Amino acid sequence: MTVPAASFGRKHKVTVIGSGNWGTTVTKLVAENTRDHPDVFERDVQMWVYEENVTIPKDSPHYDAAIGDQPQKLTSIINKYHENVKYLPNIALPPNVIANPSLPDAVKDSTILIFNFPHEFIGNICKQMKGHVLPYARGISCIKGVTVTEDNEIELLCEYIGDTLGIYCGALSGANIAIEIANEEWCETTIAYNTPPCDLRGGANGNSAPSNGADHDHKDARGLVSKTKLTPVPADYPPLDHDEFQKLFGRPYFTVSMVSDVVGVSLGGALKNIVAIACGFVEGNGWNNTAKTAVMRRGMLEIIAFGREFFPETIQEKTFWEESAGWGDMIVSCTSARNWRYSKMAVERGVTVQEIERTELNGQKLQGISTTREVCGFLRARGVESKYPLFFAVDGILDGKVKVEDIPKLFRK
Ligand SMILES: NC(=O)c1ccc[n+]([C@@H]2O[C@H](COP(=O)([O-])OP(=O)(O)OC[C@H]3O[C@@H](n4cnc5c(N)ncnc54)[C@H](O)[C@@H]3O)[C@@H](O)[C@H]2O)c1
Ligand SMILES: O=P(O)(O)OC[C@H](O)CO
Repeated sequence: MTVPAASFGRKHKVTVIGSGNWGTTVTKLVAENTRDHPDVFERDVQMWVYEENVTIPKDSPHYDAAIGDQPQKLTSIINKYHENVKYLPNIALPPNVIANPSLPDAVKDSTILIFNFPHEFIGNICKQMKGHVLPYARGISCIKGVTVTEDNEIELLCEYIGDTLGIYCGALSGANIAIEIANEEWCETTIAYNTPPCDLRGGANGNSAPSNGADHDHKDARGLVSKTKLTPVPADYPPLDHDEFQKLFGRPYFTVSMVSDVVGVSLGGALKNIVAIACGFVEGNGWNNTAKTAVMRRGMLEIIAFGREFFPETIQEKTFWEESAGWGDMIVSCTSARNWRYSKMAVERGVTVQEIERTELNGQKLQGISTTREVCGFLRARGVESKYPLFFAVDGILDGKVKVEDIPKLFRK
């Protein structure tokens, strides 16, 4: 029998780590849900902000003539005006979003950690969090990217987070353009979460008490017993399973599909950014939708090949066809997202994408650049370049060693 959430002594406290364009958008929707589900979640949502000084522009309703152009702390601006004027301007945030510049303080006592920042910062951020998170905290990574370890192994970001912090972490990814969701236009997403066996209370959705004590085994993304032992979520909290993540992320304008394929969801989100850059290059070169479609199709084949080659035990290929985290994300990323838009601009202006990232994005990041570098470095070390011609074309163009016009040659039989 399912025990009503209200009968548990404690509630889940939620922290979002990251406050960029998507980080702030996800904080907004999660805070709407903690407000609407007071039986399960504490109302306030902590949002860790990488602190910076920001000048409020004159045309902003929050411009204060007495302060003028004097820079102010971004956290103070968010907490005073309930708006992230730098990374998500003109979107009202619920007042229960609390911006916090201290990472240890923001994650203190939180049972749910939502990771949402550009992937290149993951090492430093996890290092700062280590020793400050609850042993029974659970994570969801909304970050699109992968890491390559020092011994040149590929690691999913949710695996990296889980191993570094000693917790279980799932992944959220989909065809999601932050500003559209912040404006509450409808879209879908996919969350992959394999509820650890120690958190299952008397079966998949029953709420009887979990087994106590630490050192519980669970399987990693490769289907192997993880080297991280888990502490179960204590019995005086509501259980943390698919239903609770639906409550935390689902909104009338944000449809959530819960799945178990962390590999497919993570790789789809990370690798499509390489393909989006390729599409931007092709379109910037003056070619049209037929060329772009060829790039998208070949890109998806390389993503699937990558999954088959490096995660053969656990990949569920239907994710790429059926989920928002698969073809859905590929289509939106290659037609309207930042990696596509700004790589197209780079070719049109005859400058590098890195230059465009510096001059046009006001601090936002193009994840496709670093993902291409990491993935191609990893593949090169294994001598399998010929299996991934599109990924390497993007790598070569980023280096200035390949021309966009050369892409078709790479596929000639
Ligand atoms: N923006 C979108 O539409 C969107 C949608 C879905 C997924 N994503 C993914 O979500 C993740 C986060 O993207 P975003 O759009 O929130 O970020 P963003 O592109 O807006 O990046 C800016 C963020 O990086 C932070 N930052 C800068 N320097 C830093 C440092 N040294 N250490 C830590 N943080 C630093 C800034 O404070 C800011 O919060 C990415 O992996 C992205 O691919 C983005
Ligand atoms: O704007 P991008 O290129 O970072 O992509 C945003 C999302 O990943 C699209 O689903």
